[in-house]
Amino acid sequence: MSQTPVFPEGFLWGAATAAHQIEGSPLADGAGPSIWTRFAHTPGMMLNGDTGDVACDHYNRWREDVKLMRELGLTAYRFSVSWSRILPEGTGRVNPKGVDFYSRLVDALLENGIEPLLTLYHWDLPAALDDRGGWLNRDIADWFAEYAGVMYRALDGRVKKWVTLNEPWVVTDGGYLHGALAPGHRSRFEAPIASHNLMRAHGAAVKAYRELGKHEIGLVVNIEPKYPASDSAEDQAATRRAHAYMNEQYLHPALLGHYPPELKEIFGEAWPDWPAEDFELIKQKLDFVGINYYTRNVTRAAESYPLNAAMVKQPLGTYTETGWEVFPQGLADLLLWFKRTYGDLPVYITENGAAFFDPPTADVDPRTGARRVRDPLRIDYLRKHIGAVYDAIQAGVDVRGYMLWSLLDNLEWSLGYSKRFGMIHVNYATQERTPKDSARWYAEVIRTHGRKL
Ligand SMILES: N=[N+]=NCCCCNC(=O)[C@@H]1[C@H]2[C@H](O)[C@@H](O)[C@H](O)[C@@H](CO)[C@@H]12
Repeated sequence: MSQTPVFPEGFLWGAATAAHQIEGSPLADGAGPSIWTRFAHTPGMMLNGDTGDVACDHYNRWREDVKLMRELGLTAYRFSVSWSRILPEGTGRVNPKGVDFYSRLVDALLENGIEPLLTLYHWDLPAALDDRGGWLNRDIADWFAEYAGVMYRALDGRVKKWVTLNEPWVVTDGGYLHGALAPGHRSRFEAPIASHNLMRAHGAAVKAYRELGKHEIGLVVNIEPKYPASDSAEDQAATRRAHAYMNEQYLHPALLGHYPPELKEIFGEAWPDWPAEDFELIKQKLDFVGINYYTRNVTRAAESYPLNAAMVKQPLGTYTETGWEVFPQGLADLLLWFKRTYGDLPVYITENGAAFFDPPTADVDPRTGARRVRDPLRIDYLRKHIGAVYDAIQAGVDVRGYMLWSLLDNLEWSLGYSKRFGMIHVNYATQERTPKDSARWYAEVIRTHGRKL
């Protein structure tokens, strides 16, 4: 970044969370179980046996959390809705108390000048639908559109920015190929089917929005630039496969109406011949795309499943607690790639952040009793990545906002509470919230609209 940044007028400064990671009370007020309720209570699936039964108790503490957002000066907040709070069986009967929870949250955000960005699906599929095949059942496109319609009717107008899916790549790579995430399947035959049905469901929900909604809807993907470890043909080919598998697998069908050819090469006999009409459903006009960025990959050819590619650790790189290299230039490179490949569609950075070691309890000043959590590595990470966003905007990419992952320390899926991504520290024993130094820093960035990076 070469000068004091001035971000565009109306640029949104926010933070992001997800229902199952912060809410707790997964079965309260008539909610049905999700695949994560089940997965977390399956022995051996979660580090330390952690579950989302309490999490950050946001289901009860949401007023306090909105107050903290206002104190930090956030102008936007990205959250997700738990499908099985709304439709306990996934389809059919609506649970009014579930709708009320999100309606009250949205009203509180609006009263505090915070724009809601609502994600319809952030991995917590109703268990009842998983029993009917879940993402492997083609009917899920209709089930998802039904659920989306309930939420559009309830909240559209108060919510003006909708997201259909969060990170379909993680849903299938983690949940259907490698099995590390719910529902814990390990099948190279199932993964492409789940992927394709996720995108069909995305298309069906966008189509439903065009009939019911009056504002904006998009898709959120996690993408990361792949750099070849050498200029050997093998490493270049491995990099091309890795790029297609993570970065193009979902954006291509959604925006271009076809898959990248590498997927047939990667999955071979496990890659079906999809019906042409599926792509008419999937490729719906979008108002924006959300990009979740965490790290890059230096990629080499290797014996691996199913990519025959491997990541090369960088000897001089800095790594986060999740083992991801800190590489802010990758965000700028990726945004320029997006613009070159898909054109001038508006983009939001819908997640960016890092887990570094934070203590389980905040420091307390013995004289004043004030609590504090020092997190200089996170401030450095955020400063450099927000700077990369500024550079991409200067280079002509239409980035409209930045959502820091995450508002609160929370349940890092099967890693439990071992990784802290929050700018607000959560003492899980007491549920006490303490804004970390990074939250104070981010508040200044927001107050000065990016000048004080
Ligand atoms: N090598 N490497 N690759 C890094 C791959 C990152 C894939 N994971 C994500 O993007 C998830 C996203 C999720 O929305 C959120 O619910 C998670 O809490 C965060 C943090 O994990 C991120």
